[in-house]
Amino acid sequence: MSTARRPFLKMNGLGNDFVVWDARDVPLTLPVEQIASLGDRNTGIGFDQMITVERSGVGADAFMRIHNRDGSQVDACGNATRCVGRLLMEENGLEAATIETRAGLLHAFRTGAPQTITVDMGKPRLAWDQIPLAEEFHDTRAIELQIGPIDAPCLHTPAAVSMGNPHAIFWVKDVEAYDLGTIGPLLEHHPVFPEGANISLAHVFAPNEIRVKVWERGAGVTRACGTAACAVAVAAARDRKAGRTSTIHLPGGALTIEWREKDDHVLMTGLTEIEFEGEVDLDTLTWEKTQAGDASIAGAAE
Ligand SMILES: N[C@@H](CCC[C@H](N)C(=O)O)C(=O)O
Repeated sequence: MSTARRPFLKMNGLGNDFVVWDARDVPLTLPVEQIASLGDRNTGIGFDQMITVERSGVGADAFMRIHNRDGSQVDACGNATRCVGRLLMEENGLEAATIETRAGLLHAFRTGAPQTITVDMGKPRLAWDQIPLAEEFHDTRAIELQIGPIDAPCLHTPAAVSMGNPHAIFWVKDVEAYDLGTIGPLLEHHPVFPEGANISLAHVFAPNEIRVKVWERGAGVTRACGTAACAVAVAAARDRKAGRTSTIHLPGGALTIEWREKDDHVLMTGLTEIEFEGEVDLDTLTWEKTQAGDASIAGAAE
């Protein structure tokens, strides 16, 4: 086997998918172009985020580094935290794991089925202190002017919630009425978001049941986004559109989000999946599957 060959795991949380590298013993740093190339669904493995599991400097079970598909490094990824939490629990034989991220220390635990993982995402921030133009953010005209005419009702006055990364939430009548592929990039790069933003469209369709579609910063439309689900649930509870616990329905499935009253922490619970194991040749960026994942386990049990 070439020394350039590197094993990886392909995982997802509700279809929000990741390549996960174990870099605890052998470090791994890839240039932005290589990440983007591996992330490309036509020519590479295809993923929304690339996750590098490294040794923690603060005594956590591991440090989790997150890159979006476009190669940008970011601070938080809820679904990947649930996936890495599951891996660490399986490795340690414990029902809990602590994960260091650039957004802080996060605790993952299991309360039920082995593939269902909860992460304590900590406290949300209800305005982004990292956005200097926060006042302007509430100027509805700023958003309308930049996105120009679109074939849908106008979007304005987003809620701003940080879960360690920036989220803008637009409450709409029906999330299906919008073409996120068109308006997502315009909103992600709107001048009021100097660091870019993850863009969610949301509507409450039954008590504590919220439908959400997400355009992720650096990744585009994804089947689910954990931090977006948390941000939407917090915005809904704050504006009395829902209670402190709600179910967020994303194209890839549902997440239960509790914004816990006693400490304001946000708890996110949902499924994880190991899709397959594979190997990449880092010289050529060619790759192959080496082992099946959860689906084969489920199949064997049937
Ligand atoms: N999919 C993630 C969020 C990943 C990072 C995001 N695109 C950003 O740039 O902040 C999740 O599950 O939270």
